[in-house]
Amino acid sequence: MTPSTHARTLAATEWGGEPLRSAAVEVTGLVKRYGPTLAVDELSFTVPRGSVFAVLGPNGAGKTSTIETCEGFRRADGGSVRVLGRDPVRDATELRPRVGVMLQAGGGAYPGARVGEMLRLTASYCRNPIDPALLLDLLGLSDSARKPVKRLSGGQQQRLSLAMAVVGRPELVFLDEPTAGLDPQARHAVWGIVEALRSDGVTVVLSTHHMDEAERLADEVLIVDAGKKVAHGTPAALTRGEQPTLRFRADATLDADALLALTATLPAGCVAASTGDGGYQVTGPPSAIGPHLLAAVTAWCAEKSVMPSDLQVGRRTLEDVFLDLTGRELR
Ligand SMILES: Nc1ncnc2c1ncn2[C@@H]1O[C@H](COP(=O)(O)OP(=O)(O)OP(=O)(O)O)[C@@H](O)[C@H]1O
Repeated sequence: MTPSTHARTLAATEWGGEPLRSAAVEVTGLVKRYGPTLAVDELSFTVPRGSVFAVLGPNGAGKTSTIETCEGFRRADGGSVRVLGRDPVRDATELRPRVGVMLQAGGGAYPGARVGEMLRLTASYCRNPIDPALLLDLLGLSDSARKPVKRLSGGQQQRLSLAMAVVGRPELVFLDEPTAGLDPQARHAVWGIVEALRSDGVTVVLSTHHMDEAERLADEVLIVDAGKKVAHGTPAALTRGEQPTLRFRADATLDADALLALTATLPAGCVAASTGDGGYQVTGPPSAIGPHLLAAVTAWCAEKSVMPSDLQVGRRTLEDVFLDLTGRELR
């Protein structure tokens, strides 16, 4: 099934929800500590209702701590969190049927239960659940419906966990790395579910390490690093960049001298540099990034017997923005 078919199929199930009022999630000056570790450092953001909101950040940036505080599983050490206008810890009972939670690496299902039973059981606690058989079908789990949960692969358990998070038609869903470790087919199925949720007015807060996923799904992206906000905006605004760029890869390493020599052949104001990941980029005034620049780069490569590949002119990707803001070194 394609994502748009997912959207139509789930929308046809009349997800519903009460009239939209306050933001879905309001986090103000959130602080979360574990002993001496400051995991979240005065983080503030607002998630509009009906939007898909992606939280990005390097390992240990504080994404899970933030999301689990919003889910009511952890208490804030400072600041405030409001979820659907309520306190996620104090008002947990009221929020439970309104908020779906998919934990990191799946989880939440009884290992001995069968897949279909588990989802039907979860659905039985909900007032107006989605048909469990439909969800199993959308997530490619129909053939595993009679299998015990513990016999599922990691990716299948994750998909079951997503099904359990959404079966009750929540108004808001938290998905912590929903596609980590999934194969491409399963990733697309999950994206289809997220798109279906959005088209039905459900708010989705997800964390991910896949920049393409955030760029494709999210209405807004929050980038955190060391517990602090480093960027927030729509993917389009974050990637707009002030300077257009020409990027390419090469079948030979271009050292500093080679890049200087290349720069000398380029239109005025253009500079060639390494991007640090085996690729190269040429930046310059917008008027210079055009056919003459492309011709100059390929002519220089031809003269030096260097084969350029992946040559593209355009805006930065979300991955470029992420690496620029959070650094390229491993932590
Ligand atoms: N239960 C805990 N006890 C002690 N320290 C913790 C605990 N949970 C998280 N931390 C620490 O808090 C910081 C933030 O962790 P968190 O799991 O929120 O980051 P994350 O952005 O979700 O990381 P990842 O992308 O690796 O999942 C890290 O330094 C981590 O080691």
